[in-house]
Amino acid sequence: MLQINNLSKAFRGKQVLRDIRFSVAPGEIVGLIGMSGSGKSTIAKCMLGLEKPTEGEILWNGRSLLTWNQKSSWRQAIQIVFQDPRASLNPRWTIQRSLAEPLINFNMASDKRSKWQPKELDTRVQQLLLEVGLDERFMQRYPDELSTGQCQRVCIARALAPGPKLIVLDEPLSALDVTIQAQMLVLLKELHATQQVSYLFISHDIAVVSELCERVLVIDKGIIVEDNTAQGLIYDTKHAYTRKLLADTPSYPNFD
Ligand SMILES: Nc1ncnc2c1ncn2[C@@H]1O[C@H](COP(=O)(O)OP(=O)(O)OP(=O)(O)O)[C@@H](O)[C@H]1O
Repeated sequence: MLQINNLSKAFRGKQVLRDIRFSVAPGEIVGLIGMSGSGKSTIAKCMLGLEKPTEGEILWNGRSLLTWNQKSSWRQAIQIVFQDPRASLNPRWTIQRSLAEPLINFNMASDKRSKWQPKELDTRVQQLLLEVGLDERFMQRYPDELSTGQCQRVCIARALAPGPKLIVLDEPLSALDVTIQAQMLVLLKELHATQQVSYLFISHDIAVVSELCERVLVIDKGIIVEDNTAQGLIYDTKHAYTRKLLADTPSYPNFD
């Protein structure tokens, strides 16, 4: 589904990604882990067309994302959830409007030839809220009336709205306290089971990544140094940098 080949990126001569290669298969949950500044977000930005790679290609079902029209179907197929949910929501928009916008933009109406009927749109927004554990009372609220965890649930609902095949989750739990992180992990697992969506889960937290991901890529200074299963990452560590990440992980909570 997603295939990244030989991806490199330099900012003003400073090389931040070197020869990145990996793929994400349909339904797969792939973790991308590394310390701050290792290049994780730059990979995500290249995938979403927010940064232009210096070299390499990003293929979606065999077609290059770099030459594809911005409005074409990959914009719908790949969605992103950022670290700071409040900064990702328009503070002047109700939650209803934030969730209705992608439904309208990507023309997700059941009858694609006609526009959304207001009632049908509200029903779909309610469904999206329910899918992330919120109810219809949130529709008329503004982001500053919600907790950070609730805002992140709204951001996840917004990412789900266009019916994506892959969601890039860029440090989505970092702004949340540990109890809320555990609830969000449960939600992400449930959504993965019900929505037939793949995740690229970006984090610096090896505990969270190993809890959610089947496969984990470890990135150090712009180079992928390890591609392992979540179990293998902990019990059969292949690279010294991964061992350092593990050593730096404080005794983490058990999310079961
Ligand atoms: N627009 C930019 N211009 C110049 N340098 C940049 C730019 N964006 C990122 N960088 C640099 O690229 C490197 C990788 O940054 P990136 O944000 O991808 O790392 P990261 O692993 O996501 O870090 P974090 O976990 O702190 O978000 C860093 O050294 C950063 O300073």
